Amino acid sequence: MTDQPREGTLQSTAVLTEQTDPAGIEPGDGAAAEAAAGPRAKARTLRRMLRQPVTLFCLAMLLLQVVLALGAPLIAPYDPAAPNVANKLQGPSGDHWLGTDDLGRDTLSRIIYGTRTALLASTESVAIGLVLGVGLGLFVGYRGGWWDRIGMRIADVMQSIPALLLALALVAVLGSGLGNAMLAVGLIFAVSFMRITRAVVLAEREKLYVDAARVLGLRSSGIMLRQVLPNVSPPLIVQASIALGTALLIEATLSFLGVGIDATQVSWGAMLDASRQHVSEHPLLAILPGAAITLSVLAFNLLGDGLRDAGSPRSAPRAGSGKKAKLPIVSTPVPSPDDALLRVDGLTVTDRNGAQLISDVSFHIKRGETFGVVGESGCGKSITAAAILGLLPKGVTIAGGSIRLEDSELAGLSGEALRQVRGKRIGMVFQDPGSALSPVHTVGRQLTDAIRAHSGLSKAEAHDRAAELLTLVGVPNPQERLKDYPHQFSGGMAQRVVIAGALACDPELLIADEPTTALDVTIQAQVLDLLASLRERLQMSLLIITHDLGVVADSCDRVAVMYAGQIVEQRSVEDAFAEPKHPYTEALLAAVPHSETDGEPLATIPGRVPPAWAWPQGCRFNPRCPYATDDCRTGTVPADADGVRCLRVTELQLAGAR
Ligand SMILES: Nc1ncnc2c1ncn2[C@@H]1O[C@H](COP(=O)(O)OP(=O)(O)OP(=O)(O)O)[C@@H](O)[C@H]1O
Repeated sequence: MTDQPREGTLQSTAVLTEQTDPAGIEPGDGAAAEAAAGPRAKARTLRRMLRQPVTLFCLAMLLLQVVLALGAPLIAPYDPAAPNVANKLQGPSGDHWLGTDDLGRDTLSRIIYGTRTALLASTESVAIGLVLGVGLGLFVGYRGGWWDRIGMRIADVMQSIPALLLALALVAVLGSGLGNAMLAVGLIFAVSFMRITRAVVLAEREKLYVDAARVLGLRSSGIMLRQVLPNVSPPLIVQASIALGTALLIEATLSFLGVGIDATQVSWGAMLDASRQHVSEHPLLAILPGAAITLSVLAFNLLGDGLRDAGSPRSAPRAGSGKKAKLPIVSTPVPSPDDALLRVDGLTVTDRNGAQLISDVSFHIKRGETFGVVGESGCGKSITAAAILGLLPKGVTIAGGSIRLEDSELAGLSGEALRQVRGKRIGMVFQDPGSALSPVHTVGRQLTDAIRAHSGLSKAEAHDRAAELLTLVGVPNPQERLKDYPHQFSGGMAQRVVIAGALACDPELLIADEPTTALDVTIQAQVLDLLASLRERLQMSLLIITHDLGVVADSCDRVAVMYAGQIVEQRSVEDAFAEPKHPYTEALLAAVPHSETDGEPLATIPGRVPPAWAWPQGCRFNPRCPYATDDCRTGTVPADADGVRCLRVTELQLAGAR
């Protein structure tokens, strides 16, 4: 494979034309209405903030402090450290608006310079906390496993130490000075930033757009920094604001105790300390720095609260499942022609308890062929696709069999070798376009990232290619739409963008897992037509995973029917649908609604697919099969030449599609 498109690949204009409004929203498609992420969410947060007078007031106060801190030498009327004993302990006057202290220094100037120390110290510690905490949180959250467990135990220990105590200890060891003290505070902050980052990463890494980025061949570090990190910023901004207030208070406390600043610096805490002896005659000396500290801490905290209220919560992680019980693998030689692009042989995948999620799965896909895998939920379709892509969930592993893409063995491939296959030779289209695209980046950025991950194209070239891809998948105004965020696309248009992303590096095989399930019925047909048209133009092979026999009938050449982790029938769509050989295929066909069945109750298959740890003995379909005999309940059922796993295959006359 080369990095360049195959000849004749991308010269097309729109493959399909749809009636769209200027925003690309198809009639009847409600998906665009939601997806409140990206700039729309930011705008909403901003609007809510503008409606919170307290938050705005705090923001204004903090901005004023920043101006005072930065402009202190220009704004302060006197040198804050220059003593003038002749003027000591004076009340407010025209010369000294807020009076002078016991050494005759101007109180106003000292308050202004104190702002500088306070902001500098708190920014330093929060910056240390953010850099360390976010880095560690991203790492342990994304890597998980032992890294996560060890990281969290250390975090527990660190969090049990009060920040002030650690600061005092560090000052005792490293010597006094605000830098050392704030380093200690930064270390404690790092723990809470790490926890927040980790929690968001744990939720985000389960999302489809992260899988999609991996399928597109992006490196883990790139995925963490570009895809996951932006999702962490909203809670971090809130936490950082509150931490700034805490740090300011700690700086003031340390300076009050005399272990923070040195003699040349001015701090509100030190001003408070110095005022103690004169507080009864000159209360202003204590009130002014005290008020500055109180108001600043309050402003930071209330700003944090306001930001939290204005922002919206993000989604929760997906739950996992699965338990034990080992079943025997029945190895079946599967005839696969030499021209097969993909050959899966005897593939068995187990979970961490040894339960077989799929057993002895064998099939092949020829070049230019569309192959369907169909079955109810929980039959193992997605695990099969994930095994091919090297994207099995944590704890789930390939226990046997092989997956060959032409001459390359994919089973057991990892790291760079796997990255070279994913997104380069195999593309993936996920079920829900809304979650397969990162909400925080424009479509153009996501497509160019995918293109550049495998090609030596420059940014500008990748941008042009992204526009070509959008044209190819029938997205109108591609140059304009590249600037849009995913939520600005309707469901159908977003799925076209996902397909464009999957085509970014001109794959030989495109895997589409329930590509139309999340879409309106009218849009479903358009997306299927698009896939068929792309297959022909780009001479790709297509693997379509679906629970919908209609999708198989419309788009596939051959089909594998999966039940309880096994393929139970594997034939041309025409044959399998006209004369099914496995009772499960017959039952699935009977459950498809038809015009002739209008008014009749819809046929259903009694019972449900058992969980992987409880696949039945014998034929796995036997508890739900109307034709099952005692023989079907024991032993193992091998697959015949048509891949049919039924002991009664020769005697049964099953009904085909109506
Ligand atoms: N992460 C996991 N850990 C353990 N078991 C899992 C995991 N994911 C899926 N399984 C189990 O593997 C079996 C096959 O699931 P799979 O998701 O492949 O089915 P499916 O046919 O694709 O269903 P759906 O259409 O709902 O996605 C099921 O028993 C399921 O519970």
